[in-house]
Amino acid sequence: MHPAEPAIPSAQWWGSPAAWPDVKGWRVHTIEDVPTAPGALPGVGHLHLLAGRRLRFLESLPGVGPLVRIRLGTAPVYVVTDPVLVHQVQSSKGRSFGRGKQFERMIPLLGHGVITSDGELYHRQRRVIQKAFTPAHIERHVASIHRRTKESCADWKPGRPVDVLEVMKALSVAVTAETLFSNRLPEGVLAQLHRVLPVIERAAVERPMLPKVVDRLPLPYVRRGDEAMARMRALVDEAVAACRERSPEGGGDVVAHLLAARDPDTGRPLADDLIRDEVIAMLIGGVANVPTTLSWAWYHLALRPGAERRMLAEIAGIAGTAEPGHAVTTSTDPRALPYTRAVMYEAMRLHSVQLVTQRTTAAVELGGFMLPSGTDTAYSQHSLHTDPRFCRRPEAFSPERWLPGSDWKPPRHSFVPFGGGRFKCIGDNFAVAEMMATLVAVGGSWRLTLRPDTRVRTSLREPIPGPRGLMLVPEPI
Ligand code: HEM
Repeated sequence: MHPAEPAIPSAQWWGSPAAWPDVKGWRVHTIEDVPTAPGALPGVGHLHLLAGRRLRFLESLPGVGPLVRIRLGTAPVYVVTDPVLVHQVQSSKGRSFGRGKQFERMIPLLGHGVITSDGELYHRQRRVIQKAFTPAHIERHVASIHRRTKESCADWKPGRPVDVLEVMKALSVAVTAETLFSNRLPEGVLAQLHRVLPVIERAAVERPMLPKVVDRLPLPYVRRGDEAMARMRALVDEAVAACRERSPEGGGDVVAHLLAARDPDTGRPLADDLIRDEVIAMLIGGVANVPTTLSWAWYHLALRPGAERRMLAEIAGIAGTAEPGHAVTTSTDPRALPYTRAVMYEAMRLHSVQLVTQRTTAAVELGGFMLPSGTDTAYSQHSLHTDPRFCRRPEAFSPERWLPGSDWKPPRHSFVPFGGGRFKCIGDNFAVAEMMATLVAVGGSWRLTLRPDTRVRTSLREPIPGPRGLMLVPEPI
């Protein structure tokens, strides 16, 4: 599936627990009975596989069992590979799971925003931020995403290659900043955010896999992450102060809601530190996954001219009416542009978040195994979405599988690009509208082709592995 990575043999196929007889009345196995993934080394565990062949390794885990022990150094993590069990973790058994290792390890870096917090604080934060993601708010932003995308492609020169991931990242920073601050951002802040965000994103993906002691080592990699984070805090403080001064009520953006929020017990406004952490959480969440997904979409389209033609023809069908209002209806209406939407879903299926962790907060039975309180668990959207049990030729980019009339439907709970349950991505609907608006805006004027000598590598620095070295050549339509 990832040509650069050699295959990892899987151990054994256990069958889906959904097909097992009811485990009640059976001996429930203890956590010691959970099979360990092959390839662990003493003291290192599976870290060498996670470092070098991460995607292959994650793809091999369903072959070991519905619940698989991996080791990060000596620390065990139990990876849930069956979609029915993943759904139980998120829903019926969700009360017995809290945030896990990954999020806890992000706290020193990102603070206590909605990405890392849990419990009562988390619910309050989520309620406040959710107010900025209503359909009406999303619609308002779509027109501006469409306009911004058109502007950022305006200086493309036919035949001159562009680094698509970089363009998509710059766009996403601008779009996310607008959802947070409307147009109250001080001069220059946007460009600086664009510079520091990739460094922080990389640290947020890689540090949780490494032992805590790494954070205190005098390594250039650690120093760069810490410096970028310090810079980010200063930038966000400056931006929030500017919002307070200019118009605290904003335009119903996230910062306006945070400034207006009151502690239900004390009636006091939120502490400045918490507002800053919240804004950082939203920035990280907002820019992490949209650019990689869109860049992969353009890459696959360039490799499959038939799919590209079909999508561009669909977009051309609405391009005559280029007024912003039209961009809104086509990007937020789930019935509009079915092929373009299928391209987006297929890019999300093939390129998804690598791993999301949880930790049990009480003893809980999962898949016939009893997990004690405090057990670290995880699941991989990437491995669910590319599992050959649920998807024929999972490695193929085939938007057609998402079209009405296709004989394929993802089995229940097996397609969860935004996660699920109480920690589900808060920006899911926004992300879909943003990606649709961007595809429509670029595809209305340009086709992007791949030079034959282009070598694209899958980089693991982003939560959704990104395409490194992807230079595409724009040709006007
Ligand atoms: C392709 C686009 C995106 C994908 C695939 C994606 C995926 C995810 C996933 C898998 C999670 C973790 C869910 C869990 O812990 O179970 C998450 C959380 C989150 N995402 Fe997204 N996301 C996307 C876009 C966005 C956007 C555009 C925003 C903001 C504007 C955003 C903000 C967040 C936040 C704040 C969280 C933490 C939510 C919480 O724990 O309550 N995401 N996202």
